[in-house]
Amino acid sequence: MDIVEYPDIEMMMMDLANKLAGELRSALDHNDFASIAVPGGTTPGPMFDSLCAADLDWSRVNVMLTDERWVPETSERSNTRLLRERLLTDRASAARYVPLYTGTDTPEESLDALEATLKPVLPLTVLLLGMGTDMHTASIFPGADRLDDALHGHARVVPMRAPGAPEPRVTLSGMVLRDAINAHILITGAEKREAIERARHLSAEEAPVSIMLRHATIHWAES
Ligand SMILES: O=C(O)[C@H](O)[C@@H](O)[C@H](O)[C@H](O)COP(=O)(O)O
Repeated sequence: MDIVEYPDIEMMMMDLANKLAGELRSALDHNDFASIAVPGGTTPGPMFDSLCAADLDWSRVNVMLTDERWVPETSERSNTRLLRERLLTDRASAARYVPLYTGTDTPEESLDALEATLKPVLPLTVLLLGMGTDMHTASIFPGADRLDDALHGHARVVPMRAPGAPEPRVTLSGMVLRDAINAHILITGAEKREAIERARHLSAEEAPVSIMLRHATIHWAES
């Protein structure tokens, strides 16, 4: 496992933002467009605060979430809302946002449209993942109804209902996550560090994050 340990969370967020910006910049040197997917949740906000100011040609960057809760942007639970407030601002307001929530009653009704939207913006140039203490990543949860499809199927996007998730979700699939050119996992605190170490010895069904442990650099600070 490739783990980078930082002296504190603040330093980690700034260093990581520089690293991701550098990966986007080098991709834009050789390609017309680059794509970045980032998690929602409570951890990445401070990293977004730095990344949004990065000096790069954001007008050629597609920004998306690794997973979204099936709620409108007016909800406090909306990851899109977090992105608009913390990432799609400053220089990054020039980026093209690729939403995973479409407003239909259920995610199932939007799957064909989402597959079509995602196809041209993949593979991801940069993937940043979060992780829960139950070892879920994106919205690929242990015990989820479509866990097998998300881990082993060929869809780019999978709807997901899980005991650990209060609302229906939609998530990028394991196939899309594994195909990312640069992959990172951002975690904080002793509990998540212990969980990610444990994930190495568990199956993908028990610890979905384990599918990324060979591909991703893990960034960790205790506090
Ligand atoms: O929408 C979400 O909840 C996420 O994208 C999810 O995968 C998140 O990264 C983890 O649950 C960690 O969440 P915290 O950062 O809040 O611990």
